[in-house]
Amino acid sequence: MSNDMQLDLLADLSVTEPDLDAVLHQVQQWVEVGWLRALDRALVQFLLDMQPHAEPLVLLAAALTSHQLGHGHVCLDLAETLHNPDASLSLPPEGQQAGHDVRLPSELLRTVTAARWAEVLSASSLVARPGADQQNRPLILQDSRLYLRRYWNYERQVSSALRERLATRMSLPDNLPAQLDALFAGSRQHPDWQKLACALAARGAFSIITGGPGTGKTTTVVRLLALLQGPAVEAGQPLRIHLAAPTGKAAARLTESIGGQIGSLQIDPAVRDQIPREVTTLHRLLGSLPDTRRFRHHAGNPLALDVLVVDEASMIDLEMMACLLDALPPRARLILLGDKDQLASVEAGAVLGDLCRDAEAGRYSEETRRWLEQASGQSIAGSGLEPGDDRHHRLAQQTVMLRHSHRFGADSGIGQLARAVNRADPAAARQILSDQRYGDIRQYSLSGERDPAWASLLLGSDGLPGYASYLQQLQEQRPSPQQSAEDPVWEDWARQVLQAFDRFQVLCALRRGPWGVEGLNQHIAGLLHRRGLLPEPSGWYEGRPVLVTRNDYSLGLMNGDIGIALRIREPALQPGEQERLMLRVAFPRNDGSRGVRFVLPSRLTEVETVFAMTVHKSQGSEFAHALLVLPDSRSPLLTKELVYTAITRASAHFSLGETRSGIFEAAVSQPVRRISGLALDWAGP
Ligand SMILES: Nc1ncnc2c1ncn2[C@@H]1O[C@H](COP(=O)(O)OP(=O)(O)OP(=O)(O)O)[C@@H](O)[C@H]1O
Repeated sequence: MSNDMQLDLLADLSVTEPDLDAVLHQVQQWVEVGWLRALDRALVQFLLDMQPHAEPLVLLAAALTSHQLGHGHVCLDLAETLHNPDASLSLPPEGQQAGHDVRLPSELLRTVTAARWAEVLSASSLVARPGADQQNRPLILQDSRLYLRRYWNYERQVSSALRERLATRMSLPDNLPAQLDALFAGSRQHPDWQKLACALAARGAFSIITGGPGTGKTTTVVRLLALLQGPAVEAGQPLRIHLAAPTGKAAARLTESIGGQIGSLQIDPAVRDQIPREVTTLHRLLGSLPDTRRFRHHAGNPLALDVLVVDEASMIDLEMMACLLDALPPRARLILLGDKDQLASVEAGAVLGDLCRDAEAGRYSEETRRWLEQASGQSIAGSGLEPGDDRHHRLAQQTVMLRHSHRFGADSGIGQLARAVNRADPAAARQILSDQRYGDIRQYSLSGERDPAWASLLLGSDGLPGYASYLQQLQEQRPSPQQSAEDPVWEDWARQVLQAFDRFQVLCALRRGPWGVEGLNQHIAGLLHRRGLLPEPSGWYEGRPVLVTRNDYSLGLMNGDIGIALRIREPALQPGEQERLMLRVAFPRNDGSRGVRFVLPSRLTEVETVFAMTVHKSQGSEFAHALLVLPDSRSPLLTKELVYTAITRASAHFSLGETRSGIFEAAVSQPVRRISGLALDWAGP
């Protein structure tokens, strides 16, 4: 093409909107280069089938709305998208560069204004306006936000269910102040936020208890359950209490911590016996139906319970929240526990973050403040809260943020670092990392994969656990091959190896590139193989740790479960046959029984090696030593929430591995953005 022709074309592009051919071609090309999903293109085709004369800008908006869902955004915000199209749409995607032959969204949208886009969408028969009787239209435009109808419905359902629950007052024990005093006797915090949280959660059908790691969310909820169960047991009608978490791993962790907390509670044993210790996943609780998005429990077949506690609520996505609220009986209490500052779920929506907008400031109305002070016998004046009112801060009246970490005090580097990152203060975070006084945090500058410091960090050094220890455990504790398959030594061995593996985890931000999951997994397996710790560096080999990436109900495995391949003795299938050593993948049962199940590797189709794991996948887990490796280039995925979540996965040691200077600072300065209408529904004036 001559220069003149190119100039003509550019001039043309600057004044005209993309036509149908341009949009369809673009969507097709973006799918081919992996920028959009086939699913996004299928939506365009579906809309074209419904309306063959659909406006190109409507089809483009629909494809981008669907694309945004894949990035956790519930809707497409037209104005925000046009303000900075490539960044808002995260295109080109992670690990890809803009190529000469692939057009960027900013080029395609150059001539489009938000007003014009909204005008075209409003005029389309594919787009409904909220409140209008246009049930058959697949897209909804609310203000500047375009939704697929299903997600708009989820937002409406969540908001209206919460409004109803917030208006419901539950009956309280007669002598609430005395009971709270007894349950929180010996408290040294003033005010004691745990006591206040317990009081608020007792009075309503919905409440949120948020707080960072070790702030006592579990401790508080166990006391709350004792408070609620006491009078019910006395009346001979114990409450049906259920505990749940979004993933199997999170459920297993809560099972463990709640067991200890209940055991140490000084209450009537008859009441203690009626507090459950078992935690289920939300999918199990609601009853997943195979091959559908629906659940066995819904408004027509509600859950049979009086109290539901959901831990790690930051991992609940919008669709799950809508389904959960739908399945709850109206007069059941729902208590969400979680850390609002953590990364949200991978799926669309950042429900806990959206609902906790006022948690930091408090925003209690005069009435709530008086009620809290009277119930708890404590003054909350002077605790730095901002005033609020019931009309504009409805949700805040049932939300408490726990502010004191009992696990990470002033002398804890992990606690200090997490707080500095949360404040988006990179200079303070760097200072803490460099401060030799903190023995629980370290920073490493990694020059490349061949850096000896990198290898010793991965294997374990300076008293910090690495991957060598679980492999040594695997070799040294291996039962004799003569031990019968029925002997519990095989299960004991597998449990020890799994527990040893759990002590260390490499976390990373990205999937692609040498410092993403894929590159790191290959590199670490290669290193362990070269050191004689693994028999093979790829395929199925003994010692391979794997992460389940999709729920598999037939195998009883949940997304996020971690197993390790081990050669164990298998029972003979037929009489007279010899028992043999076979490679099986050992998974913890995650039901509090400390049992192990063994699965044939060939049955595991949705697993990946997990020497390295994305921070997203690590939510709900905790490791004695967590090592966060940052990549050598900036990415929109590197946010302060991601760094905060990684730091708070560490229970004893946190290490930061940097491959280029400045990336950590850039990440800590960048907050996550999730577009949704839920936050606006609950935002103050
Ligand atoms: N009021 C308190 N006084 C003393 N110790 C406390 C108090 N509350 C909690 N703890 C202790 O602090 C630790 C963390 O408490 P808990 O497990 O309840 O926190 P959490 O917020 O649920 O933690 P996470 O979600 O990070 O696991 C526990 O060892 C617990 O016994």
